[in-house]
Amino acid sequence: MNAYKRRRNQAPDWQSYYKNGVPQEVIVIEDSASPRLSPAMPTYSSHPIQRCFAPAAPPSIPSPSMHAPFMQPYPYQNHPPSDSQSSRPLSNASSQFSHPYNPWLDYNAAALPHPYVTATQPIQTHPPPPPPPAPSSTYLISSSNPMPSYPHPPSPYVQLPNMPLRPPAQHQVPPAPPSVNQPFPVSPSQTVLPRISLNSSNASYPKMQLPPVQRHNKGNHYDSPASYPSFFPPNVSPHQKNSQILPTNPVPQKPKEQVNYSTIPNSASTAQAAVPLSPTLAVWLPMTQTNFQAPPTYTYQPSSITNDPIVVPDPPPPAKAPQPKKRKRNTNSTKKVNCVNVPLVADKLSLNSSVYDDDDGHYKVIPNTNFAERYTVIRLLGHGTFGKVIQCYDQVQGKHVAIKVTRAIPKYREASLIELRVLQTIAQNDPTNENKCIELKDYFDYRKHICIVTDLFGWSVFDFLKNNNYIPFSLLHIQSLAHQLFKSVAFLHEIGLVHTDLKPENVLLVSNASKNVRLPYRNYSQKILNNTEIRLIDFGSATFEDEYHSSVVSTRHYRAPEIILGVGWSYPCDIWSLGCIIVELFTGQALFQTHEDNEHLAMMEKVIGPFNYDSISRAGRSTQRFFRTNGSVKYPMSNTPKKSIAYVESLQSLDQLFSCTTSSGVALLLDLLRKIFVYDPAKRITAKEALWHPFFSNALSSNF
Ligand SMILES: Nc1ncnc2c1ncn2[C@@H]1O[C@H](COP(=O)(O)OP(=O)(O)OP(=O)(O)O)[C@@H](O)[C@H]1O
Repeated sequence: MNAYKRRRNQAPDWQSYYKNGVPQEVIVIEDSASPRLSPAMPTYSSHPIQRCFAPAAPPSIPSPSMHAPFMQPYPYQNHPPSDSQSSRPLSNASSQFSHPYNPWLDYNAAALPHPYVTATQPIQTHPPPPPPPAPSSTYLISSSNPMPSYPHPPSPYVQLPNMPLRPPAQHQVPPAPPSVNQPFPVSPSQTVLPRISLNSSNASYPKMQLPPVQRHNKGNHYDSPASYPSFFPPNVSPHQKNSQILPTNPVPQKPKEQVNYSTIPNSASTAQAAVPLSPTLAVWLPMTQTNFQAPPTYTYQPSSITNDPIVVPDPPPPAKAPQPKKRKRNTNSTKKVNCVNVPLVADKLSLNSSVYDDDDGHYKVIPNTNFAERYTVIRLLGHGTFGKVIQCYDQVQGKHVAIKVTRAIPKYREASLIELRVLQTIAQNDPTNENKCIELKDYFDYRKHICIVTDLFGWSVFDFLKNNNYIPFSLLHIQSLAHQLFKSVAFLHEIGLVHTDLKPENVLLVSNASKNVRLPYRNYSQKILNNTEIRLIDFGSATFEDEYHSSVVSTRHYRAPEIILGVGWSYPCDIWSLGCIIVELFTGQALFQTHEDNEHLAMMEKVIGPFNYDSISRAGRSTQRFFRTNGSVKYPMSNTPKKSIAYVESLQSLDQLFSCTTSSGVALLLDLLRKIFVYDPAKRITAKEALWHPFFSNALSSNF
């Protein structure tokens, strides 16, 4: 990890650091290192981030309302939108890009592999390994346990000896629908307003049927996914109730058609006829298609996007359509490791700790020294709150590895035991590592440092961005990265784990091999990743849903509103963090660059839309200190620096951020983000649902 603070500067002045000067806030959690400083960047006045890099959408295509969809009750619980509601004509997409330079345009696209193709490049080149000496006799490989066993005195952590690391097991997140190379089906209407799709007969979205919201009776955490902390308690306002009057029975539907987008006119006249298909989807579709007749009783009420009630008379009798699985976690089959037995590796030299530790309890990394009688230190890979990550050469296996060497301080030792427990739980539930979380290879206690050995990977996604002058990833690569992230997180949630510290620094590229592409009209070149395969790391703050929850988690920029408001958090906080990461991949810059609660909430209000104050005020008194009586965030306050006010003012809404291109892929990504950035965690899209979002089944050309 670099030793610099991270540059998170959205202002046009690329030389300046945080808009508020040096951060004053002390982040409470221990596993949330504040963003690192990056070295001064070259002046980059025409950086594409947050600029329009493609012609704006034709003015005749109405832009969906930003705020209304966010504040609409999230309809998935009763009627997931069918995929038919999430389309947009593709026909003119490529012709829109006559702009001289478009960062989404991959000028060397032909040579790029498909993101789902696995690595063909060798994983990172390393310095030549030192000659492997004879394996130490202190390492006895047990036949019953893949881990080496060490002759050592009983560890204080011994509670469950011989915990197998990788028994067979079975939490695999189902893949996204197999329509990656096909346009998703649409069921449009020609002459009538599109109906609200309530069916699920052909939908690729899972239909969510959540049990009633119930709070856990202990602490501030929640005992099931259906009982996430909600800003919308059961006694919702009549207005909200009305807006949820929706039939639960599926509606019979004509078979969907694969629409040939090239035949869909995209003229101003058709665009004017476009209407929103769903108050939450906010994806617009010209109504030119034939062969679809909407049941008259399900006529869409355009007023619904302005929070007016949707009245749906007499639902038809239930059709026997296949129903997607209910949102239910199979916690019974989750193999949860309770205790960890950490073998002790004796220090033969018995040196004083001041020789090998610094004053903070960090291990001093000295290249070419012996480590734990088996490894040779190569170099420092990164360091964080917990300790240092060192690249070492494993003399037994003859390969390079990464070793996380925790600080020799009791609280960090304890924290690393939690991380070990989580890593073992992951290994037990995903023995073949389908879900791309980092794999535990070995662990031991050496010189009072708990050491965690894993495979060696490439840069983090953040490091790649930084080394690429914060040039955003192509949409094709964002699709691949986001899909892998949702898959990993869906798996974690499935086995009852909340990561709580998702950020680009904790997403490692398996290989950061890339090619340099010099862009026309620009005097710089950019790196294009050869392979987008990633691994999720840093489970030091991961929390089992049914265990103790710290009150504050997550690194500030990726922190969900429910954590800031103190109303309790659960799985959905990971989804919020993923949303922030995805926007960062798209723009190259962190979305919420802040270090203060009210400022953070004000930024959310500006970027995402207003909070629903009625609901928030009922969520608890503690939240009211953040809001004025009119429901807006208490910001600015008398002591707010002018720089901060100007910065928040200058922020673009999510719509504006994504309005720079008419690409259908970007429209779908925006739609996904709208479902992620839902303030009410109970109504936020889940990782599993996200995998079914049309953004992931939309075939993207590598040019976008
Ligand atoms: N397996 C690995 N291969 C290559 N680099 C790694 C590996 N594991 C960790 N790193 C590097 O070390 C950095 C720190 O790792 P990690 O996040 O696990 O430590 P941490 O002490 O928990 O950090 P933080 O306090 O920032 O959360 C990573 O951002 C990454 O750059």
